[in-house]
Amino acid sequence: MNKILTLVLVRDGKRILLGMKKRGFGEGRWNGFGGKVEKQETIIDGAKRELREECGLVSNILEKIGLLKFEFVGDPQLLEVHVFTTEQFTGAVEESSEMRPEWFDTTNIPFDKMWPDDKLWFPLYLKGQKFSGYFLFQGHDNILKYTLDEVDDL
Ligand SMILES: Nc1nc(NC2CC2)cc(N2CCN(C3COC3)CC2)n1
Repeated sequence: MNKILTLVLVRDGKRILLGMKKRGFGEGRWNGFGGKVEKQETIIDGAKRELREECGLVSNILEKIGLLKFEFVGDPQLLEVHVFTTEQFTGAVEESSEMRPEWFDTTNIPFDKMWPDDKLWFPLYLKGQKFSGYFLFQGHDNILKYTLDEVDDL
């Protein structure tokens, strides 16, 4: 069974809010906000919870924009990341134990300090295109192969 994870990208016009992961999976990389989905919650509620826990922002309007599946050589556990975006949120951005948030201009996204798949699907996200992808990783830095498609619905 795939491990279900969430990823929320917060936009404010030309800016995007990313967080520097301070520990755990993805430590040392900028990313959107997200985590595991608990048994008793829906995927979208899990995404909203992680957003609030990780950066203090509250959003009731998350738009599903992508589905990313990840396999790692030698690891039977597949990751299934449900990607959301929001431009409507309240609250003040605050650092958490997990994430140090920072606003970036969408023309200056720090791909060299993000997961290697991001540079492949972010351009689709930035042009408002929904996407579905599969990536085979060797370790955490090397994509052996991938498929990435623009989709009309998720
Ligand atoms: N942008 C991006 N790329 C990924 N690539 C795969 C790793 C190769 C995974 C990923 N997420 C998986 C981890 N998840 C939370 C669980 O702790 C943080 C955030 C989203 N986010």
